[in-house]
Amino acid sequence: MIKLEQVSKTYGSHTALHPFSATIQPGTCLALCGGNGAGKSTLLSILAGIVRPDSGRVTGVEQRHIGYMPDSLQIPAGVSARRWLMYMAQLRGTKRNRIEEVLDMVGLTDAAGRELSSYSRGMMQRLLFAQMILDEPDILLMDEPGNGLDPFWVEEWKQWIEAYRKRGATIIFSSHLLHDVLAVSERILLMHNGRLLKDEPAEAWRSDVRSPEQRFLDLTKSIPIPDE
Ligand SMILES: Nc1ncnc2c1ncn2[C@@H]1O[C@H](COP(=O)(O)OP(=O)(O)OP(=O)(O)O)[C@@H](O)[C@H]1O
Repeated sequence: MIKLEQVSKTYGSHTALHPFSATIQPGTCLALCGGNGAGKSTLLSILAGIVRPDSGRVTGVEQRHIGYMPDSLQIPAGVSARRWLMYMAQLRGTKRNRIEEVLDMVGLTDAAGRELSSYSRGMMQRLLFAQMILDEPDILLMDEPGNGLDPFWVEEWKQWIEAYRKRGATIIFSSHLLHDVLAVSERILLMHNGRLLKDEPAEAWRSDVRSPEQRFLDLTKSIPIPDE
């Protein structure tokens, strides 16, 4: 079980995350939704252990096997996808044949020798997914994984998520693509200005007569931006 207890993060004078608490049962597929700057990436990077919270405690992620997919990646010039995954595999002690497996899964085998600087946004997203699953993680943390994916790869992504769910992985991802969120998640945390606004089963969104976009707007529009 992953537990966030009163976790907060401030950058300079701006509070990205106000004291935030949530409990996530193993095997859950949970989506983080919210407008730009709501604190979703901050929360994911705290869960991934990349950003240290100013206060509070995160438990349930220390010993577990975590895969993290950031929303972007700075890669040194001249590096190909295959070379990049080889570095990653070396760092983690992953077997080399796994690299070809994940490249095939994300449809990048033919483009694996190309420099990553020539990759489109969607290709880069697929590479980031491949990097995340190199070691078959139990906890998948994804920051806007659907960004830049064309409809074919969005459908593939949903199937990958379904496969990891069946294996019992815990999946936490942020997304603005509400229809995709409703298709795969069972719980939705709606964030707003660094705070948790709603924590609901995805079913509450699916069964609403309003479109998910309208529901999102209705829930977030009446909340004033607090002074800091
Ligand atoms: N490294 C940083 N330095 C300064 N401010 C930051 C940093 N990272 C995030 N912030 C600020 O913290 C707030 C929350 O940002 P965060 O990236 O977590 O939001 P988000 O919900 O992921 O937004 P988006 O949907 O736009 O990606 C924003 O106001 C952002 O400007």
